[in-house]
Amino acid sequence: MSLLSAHDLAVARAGVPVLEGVGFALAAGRALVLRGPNGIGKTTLLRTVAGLQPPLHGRVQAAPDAVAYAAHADGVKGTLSVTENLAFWASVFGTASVAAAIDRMNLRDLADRRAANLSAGQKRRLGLARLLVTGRPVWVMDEPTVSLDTASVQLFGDVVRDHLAAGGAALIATHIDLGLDADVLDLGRFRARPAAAGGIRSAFDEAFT
Ligand SMILES: Nc1ncnc2c1ncn2[C@@H]1O[C@H](COP(=O)(O)OP(=O)(O)OP(=O)(O)O)[C@@H](O)[C@H]1O
Repeated sequence: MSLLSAHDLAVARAGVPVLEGVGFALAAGRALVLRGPNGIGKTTLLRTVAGLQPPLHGRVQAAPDAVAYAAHADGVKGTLSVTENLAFWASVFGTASVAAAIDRMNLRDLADRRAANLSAGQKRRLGLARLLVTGRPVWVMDEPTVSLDTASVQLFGDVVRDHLAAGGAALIATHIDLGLDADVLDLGRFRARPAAAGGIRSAFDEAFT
């Protein structure tokens, strides 16, 4: 049984259709990598899957509260320490795995540092540690390795691999090889036809894009 699936999905950015007819099913233990050139619609698809914007057409299926989304932005609060940031997210998600997440993402030496004073790569590690504290099975990630050095990419690949081994799943837009045994979805096949472009901006799009 799949943890996440998309059926005949069409998505738009700022009212303009970018992808249509997208379908996939992601089973427990599996990773799916989204591929395609800049601007094809990877972020738009991930935002739709994460519930941040409605599809133009089709549907996304996942259990309630199954999906954790790691966007381009790290989603960290600069005035809070590393530990406080994760404690905040743990309280939001009703989990208590902050210390484990700090250890796993190699943040122990930085635990008391204000997030504003982290380097870009350290901030990214903190942003990704948030996935661990969500306790959610489906990780949806948009270019998660941006700013990470080679060792951190490897570390994060290991974290995702462990997540999959524990029965989780991952949907990842990435140009980097994380060393996972992943399926690949080439979004070039789903480019919206020009005739469908220039669509009407929905009220939701007006408000949230
Ligand atoms: N806020 C916005 N307003 C209008 N158009 C946008 C906006 N954000 C993105 N777009 C357009 O929507 C299309 C899809 O963008 P999206 O960010 O989903 O692509 P992507 O595949 O994730 O790109 P990249 O690999 O560069 O991150 C692009 O043509 C882009 O120019």
